[in-house]
Amino acid sequence: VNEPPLVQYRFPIIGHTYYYLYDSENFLKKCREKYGEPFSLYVFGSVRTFTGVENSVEVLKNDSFDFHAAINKDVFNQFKKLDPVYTSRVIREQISGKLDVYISRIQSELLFGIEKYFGDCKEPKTFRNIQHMLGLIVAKTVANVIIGEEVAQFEDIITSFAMVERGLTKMRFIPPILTFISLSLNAKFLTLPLKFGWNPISRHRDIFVKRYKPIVEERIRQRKKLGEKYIQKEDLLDFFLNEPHYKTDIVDDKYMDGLFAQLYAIVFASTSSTSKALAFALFDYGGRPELWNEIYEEQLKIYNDSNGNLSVEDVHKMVKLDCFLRESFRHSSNIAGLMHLFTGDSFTFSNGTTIPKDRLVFVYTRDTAFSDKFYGETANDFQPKRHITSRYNGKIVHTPAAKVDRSLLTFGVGKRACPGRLFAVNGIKLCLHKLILKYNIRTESGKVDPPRRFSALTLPPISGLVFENRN
Ligand code: HEM
Repeated sequence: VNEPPLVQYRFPIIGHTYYYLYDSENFLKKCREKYGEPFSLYVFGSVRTFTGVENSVEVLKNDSFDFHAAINKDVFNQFKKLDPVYTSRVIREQISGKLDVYISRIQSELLFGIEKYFGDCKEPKTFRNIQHMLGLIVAKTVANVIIGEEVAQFEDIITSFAMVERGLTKMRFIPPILTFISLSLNAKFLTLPLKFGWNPISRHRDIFVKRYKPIVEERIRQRKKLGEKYIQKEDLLDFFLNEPHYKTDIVDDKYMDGLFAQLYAIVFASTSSTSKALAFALFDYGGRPELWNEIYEEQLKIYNDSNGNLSVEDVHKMVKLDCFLRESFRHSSNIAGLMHLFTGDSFTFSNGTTIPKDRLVFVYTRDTAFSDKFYGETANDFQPKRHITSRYNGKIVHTPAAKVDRSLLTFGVGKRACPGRLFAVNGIKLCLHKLILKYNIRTESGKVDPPRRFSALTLPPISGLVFENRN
């Protein structure tokens, strides 16, 4: 078969793992230059194929590339078999599709979180590891929408929402070291803790059940008592209680486990991705004084025109902030990610190379995010204005931050692209809006701080960000 070229390596067991782990940015760039795309590497004990700017969309749009084949699925499926297509549809219709219902609650939660964690900042205050704090703020907005206002008040639930992804990610990242020895050992290691009953998320399940069971029971009681007169609450819980396979009279452990898996799979997908993007945006802003005035003035105008309580329409008016955010997404792109397992018999890329069943395919995302094909000679520069497509009658037309297309893979592309992206972008813009109105925000270093790298992943800096009240 005409496989994608396997990049040569010198050390049989280690293969490319070392370079991939410690210098993936330069390493993948060199591979791409020398071999074109797609190319394959021998990493962590197996051959992995990497797609670049030309071929990535072929992977992302094809159903035979399974994105759920990762560990997360095993962890949640222990509690209930989840249907990803159903979950996506619920998010698209019930969360992203109902922003107007949720927007004022999201704003209250954001203001509460900003007051609690950032506070007054009359004197300039420096925050380190801001992503953790943002995680708690984001978790509260997500909790409000998903599990309802009553339970979003409990601090232990919010901490659990903010932390659940971390537990699982840690579990995923220890094993690569073991794969130096063998791939099958790695696979065993991943499922071993589950077999022995140690599950990094059972702790979260316990908190969830303790806090949530009484609320679920109460809602079911009210539904029965009031019948037709019951007024549907606006959150995912009440939506699920109406769905045929969640309708119930008995709230036992099994039922709560099912609800836990369904809701926490969404929490897992939403909180840390959103807080990471928010953290990146704050660093991108704080390190670039030349952007401050324009963005601030846009926020001030929208605030003054709306008296502070914004509608979805108002968020759409934040065009400068939106262009800035899209540019921040682009710059914070992972070097490679979006791991997919190819589950078909064989797949032939448009350039004629073919991969077999069970091949792990990674999208070399940076190749798209910084390609001159889409971004020309200025691809490496931070230029929010590049997303403006035209202006007429004083109106700016631009490519929105939540738009998915071949030029930016932050949310994937095609019908499996992130169903929560409108919710995420809306929430991030609202939070930035409120922070920028209230504080002067700058990096402590006075420069653009570089991101942290973990293998091919890109993480926000943990250096200081200084907040100072504008008044
Ligand atoms: C800035 C924040 C976010 C980023 C960068 C992000 C990114 C992504 C990406 C790259 C994918 C995979 C697409 C693929 O492999 O083809 C995805 C899928 C998904 N995202 Fe997001 N996401 C974010 C926020 C959210 C939020 C807020 C929710 C829920 C409210 C959510 C729910 C999901 C779900 C359920 C999937 C799986 C879709 C499927 O199975 O077809 N995401 N997201």
